[in-house]
Amino acid sequence: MAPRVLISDQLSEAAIQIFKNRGIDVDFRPELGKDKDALLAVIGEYDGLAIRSATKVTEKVIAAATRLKVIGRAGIGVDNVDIPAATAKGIIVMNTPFGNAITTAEHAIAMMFSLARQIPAADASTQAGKWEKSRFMGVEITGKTLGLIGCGNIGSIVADRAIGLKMKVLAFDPFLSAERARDLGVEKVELDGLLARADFITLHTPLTDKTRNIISADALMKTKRGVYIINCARGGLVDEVALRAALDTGHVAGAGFDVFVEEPAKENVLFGAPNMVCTPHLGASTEEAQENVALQVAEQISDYLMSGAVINALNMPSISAEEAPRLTPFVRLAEQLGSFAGQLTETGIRKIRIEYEGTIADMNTRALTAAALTGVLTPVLQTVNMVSAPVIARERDIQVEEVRRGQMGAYETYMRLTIVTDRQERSVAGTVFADGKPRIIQVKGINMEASFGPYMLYITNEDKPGFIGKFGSLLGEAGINIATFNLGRTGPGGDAIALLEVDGEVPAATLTAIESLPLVKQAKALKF
Ligand SMILES: NC(=O)C1=CN([C@@H]2O[C@H](COP(=O)(O)OP(=O)(O)OC[C@H]3O[C@@H](n4cnc5c(N)ncnc54)[C@H](O)[C@@H]3O)[C@@H](O)[C@H]2O)C=CC1
Ligand SMILES: O=C(O)CCC(=O)C(=O)O
Repeated sequence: MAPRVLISDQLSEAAIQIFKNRGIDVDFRPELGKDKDALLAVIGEYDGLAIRSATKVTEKVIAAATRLKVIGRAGIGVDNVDIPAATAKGIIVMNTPFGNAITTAEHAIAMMFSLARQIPAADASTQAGKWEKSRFMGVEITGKTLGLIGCGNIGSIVADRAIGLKMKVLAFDPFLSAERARDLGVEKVELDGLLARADFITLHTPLTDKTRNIISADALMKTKRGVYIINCARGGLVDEVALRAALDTGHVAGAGFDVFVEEPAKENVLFGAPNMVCTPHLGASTEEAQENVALQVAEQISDYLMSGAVINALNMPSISAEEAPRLTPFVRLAEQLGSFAGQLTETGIRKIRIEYEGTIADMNTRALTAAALTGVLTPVLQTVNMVSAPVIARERDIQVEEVRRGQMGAYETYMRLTIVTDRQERSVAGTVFADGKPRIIQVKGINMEASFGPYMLYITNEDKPGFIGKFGSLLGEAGINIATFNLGRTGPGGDAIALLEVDGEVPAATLTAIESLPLVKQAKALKF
């Protein structure tokens, strides 16, 4: 059955064609973004959801989304998606981090000119027939200092344009390296330095606990008299009440806001303030940007649903479309090794060590580790997947260690997974052969070679004569057909392992009977 995708926001229709071309059934129902009950009623029918900012993907929506595998935001901010809830449910959340960045940067620059020359008010006055030439004295931008709060994708484009306009650019961004600041031609400063020196301040950060009200009443007191403030990022970065007061006293000469604490902003304390310019969250609204983000999100969602490629995900390591097919057998190996070890582990896991050797060490080991953790946790938690497994491991205080070694041993690729519990350490290693099928090549340091099958039996015993005959007869009497039989041992008379693929589920009574055989230490039925 073809995967189904719902578009629940006003996305450029170019996206619909992409989904169709990729063999995906798509429903374009932008009205659902504003009707949460209607969305709740249908979300269970879809594998993918494409949104902009109107659709609120709450915990409730996610709980009802029983089939959903991916949420794609045609845009940057994902504050309308409950990412922890999606992650816990194994749903990938993607955005399109670059598609609307230029357009939004241009909106911030447009705001700067609108404020400097009071264009909206001058326009209204002129069209009202007033011709108030002396009322609208402006300021020149050339030579002025622009303070950027946040210098990521959009901030750095604003910096580039502002430098082109002959402005001096300061940037406050704790994550901006000195080298990047130098390359951009901006001066990296602390917040107080920016507040004290900037003629224009523009914000380009996400809204987080650290950035909420970053322009507070206190911060406003530290700014120059006559400063202009622009927010085209997120409502809540500026204390709206404090800004209104500062506009009323004239300390702030003007403010350009595209975003508000409450949206849609039908009323706001800033409305009507002197030299206040407002737009209704139009930062990303150009034909070019909307086409970009719609195409990107449709491609990304389709790639994931059709080939497993993960691009621009916020809660999962990326897997490019090129590497997805190459990675697939190794993802399966990682998951099956994890499942093997997980099914044999009965006590609390303290640590999982995953060693990658040979060519596998150069692959996307973050994705492979996520797959291995999925395998380990699935026997306990059924619904875990590559998205949720790393988070669940962290929540359960399971330490995850990744070791990569480039050199090759006997195998071109070698992956070993070790589970450490309070009682013991158990490891299992595997590889992928040229046929693309994963193989087990070592269990607890004992070499052997076995494929994974849907039903398997794992026996540990003493390596003494008599075990195999009795064991074979017992399975025969129980009507269990052996598909493959693999043996390994530490040495003559030492510890031995038997790993068998059988043609059906092994009943508990048969397992007990196997465990009662002489020389047998442990018998376990495994499922893959
Ligand atoms: N008005 C609109 O329609 C649009 C708004 N946006 C919003 O613009 C904002 C920026 O987007 P991008 O530049 O693409 O994001 P980005 O992630 O590339 O850049 C954000 C920057 O903020 C910095 N930052 C984080 N915490 C900070 C802090 N406490 N103080 C100073 N800097 C901090 C980060 O280091 C990063 O460099 C986002 O909130 C996004 O949602 C994006 C597109 C359209
Ligand atoms: O989709 C939109 O119009 C808003 C874009 C936006 O805010 C974002 O990409 O963060």
